[in-house]
Amino acid sequence: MEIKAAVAYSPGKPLTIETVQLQGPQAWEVLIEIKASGVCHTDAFTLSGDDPEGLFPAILGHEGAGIVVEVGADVKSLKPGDHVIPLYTPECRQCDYCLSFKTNLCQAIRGTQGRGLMPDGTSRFSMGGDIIHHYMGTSTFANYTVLPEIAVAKIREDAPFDKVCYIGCGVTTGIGAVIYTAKVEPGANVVVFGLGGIGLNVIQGARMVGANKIIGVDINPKKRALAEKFGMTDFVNPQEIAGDLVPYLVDLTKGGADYSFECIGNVNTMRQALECCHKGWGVSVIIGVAGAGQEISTRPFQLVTGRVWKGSAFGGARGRTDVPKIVDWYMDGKINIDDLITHVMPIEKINDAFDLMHRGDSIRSVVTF
Ligand SMILES: NC(=O)C1=CN([C@@H]2O[C@H](COP(=O)(O)OP(=O)(O)OC[C@H]3O[C@@H](n4cnc5c(N)ncnc54)[C@H](O)[C@@H]3O)[C@@H](O)[C@H]2O)C=CC1
Ligand SMILES: N[C@@H](CCC(=O)N[C@@H](CSC=O)C(=O)NCC(=O)O)C(=O)O
Ligand SMILES: [Zn+2]
Ligand SMILES: [Zn+2]
Repeated sequence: MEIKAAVAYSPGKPLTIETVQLQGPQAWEVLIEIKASGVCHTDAFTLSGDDPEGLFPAILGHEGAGIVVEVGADVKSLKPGDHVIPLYTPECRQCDYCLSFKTNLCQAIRGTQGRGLMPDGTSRFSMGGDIIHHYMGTSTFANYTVLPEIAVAKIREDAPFDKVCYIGCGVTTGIGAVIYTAKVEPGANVVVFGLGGIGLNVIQGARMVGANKIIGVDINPKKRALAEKFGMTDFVNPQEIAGDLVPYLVDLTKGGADYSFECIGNVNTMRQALECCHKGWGVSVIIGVAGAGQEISTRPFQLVTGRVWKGSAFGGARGRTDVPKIVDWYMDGKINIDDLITHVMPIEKINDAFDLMHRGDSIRSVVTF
């Protein structure tokens, strides 16, 4: 079938709206009509050329919501008409990773997904006979896409697509890092580096679990007001304080953060996030994605003296199990998504979403079809 998609032809170039050929779902796959998709910083990261796994041409996008249109042979858990959120972290419930219950990083299809292909090693997208790569297994910047059944979360039908698409990455990543990865306890002091689409969800997760101080760190003062609305108790602009940031944060938390979260993707702030943690027990969670060739460093003494460095992908959430619950939290008014979606635009205007992000003028832009 012919579909409409925003194609990334080469690094650093704007996306182009094209008519693309999409092959129907094979066994264990489903065809989804995408109704809305958020634009995450990771899409911009890959488009920039900094992603070691970045492939071109590709259809980017990994924060979508839509409706199942057709299912391939042997699909058991989904049927046409189901409302769904595509998952860049699948949940097969059979691989060693899924069965360990120690991680959400299902590896059932990770190899082909990282090569921009479906599990059978081919692409469903093409133009003029040339293949277009899938991206993160989801490719939601298209009005139709194909996914493996194990990478699709079924959600309730009354949830609005243009809001819950954000649960496909940003909301789950931020709130999940607090509750699934760090397991922040009531009364904890938390420092959040980067108050964008991820960091604000870390803040709302920290408020949900009853954190004490929730300190936000950002160089963009325009982020302050919304962060306060979501639960930030203290704002720190590193460019406005006298002296170094780490001792400043250690003083503010009276000894160091119980938990810190890096939501920027900068290896220097990753170090600061670790080193502002409390001696003996502070846990720092890296969420931000750093570019090819970047490495983190600290004095090993920081770890010897009890600070812990962790990472979190998709908030540690098991997508098919946890995403429908997070949709329920939104529908029950327990989490706020509406105020974080600052811009909505048709897919034809998708390059505006990247411009707004780079200027620091949006939290989340959502494209609709
Ligand atoms: N681990 C995971 O599963 C996921 C990781 N990510 C990554 O998380 C990071 C954040 O993504 P978004 O929130 O969508 O990005 P964003 O662009 O909305 O927010 C980034 C924020 O960091 C601030 N910032 C930039 N440099 C700074 C500095 N030196 N000091 C303090 N603040 C600074 C910006 O002003 C902005 O408010 C990205 O690296 C993204 O790739 C995103 C989704 C999932
Ligand atoms: N491909 C990159 C790393 C990109 C990355 O870390 N992706 C995150 C999700 S970011 C979402 O917005 C993730 O889930 N990683 C786990 C995984 O298995 O990809 C690189 O090669 O550095
Ligand atoms: Zn994302
Ligand atoms: Zn698995």
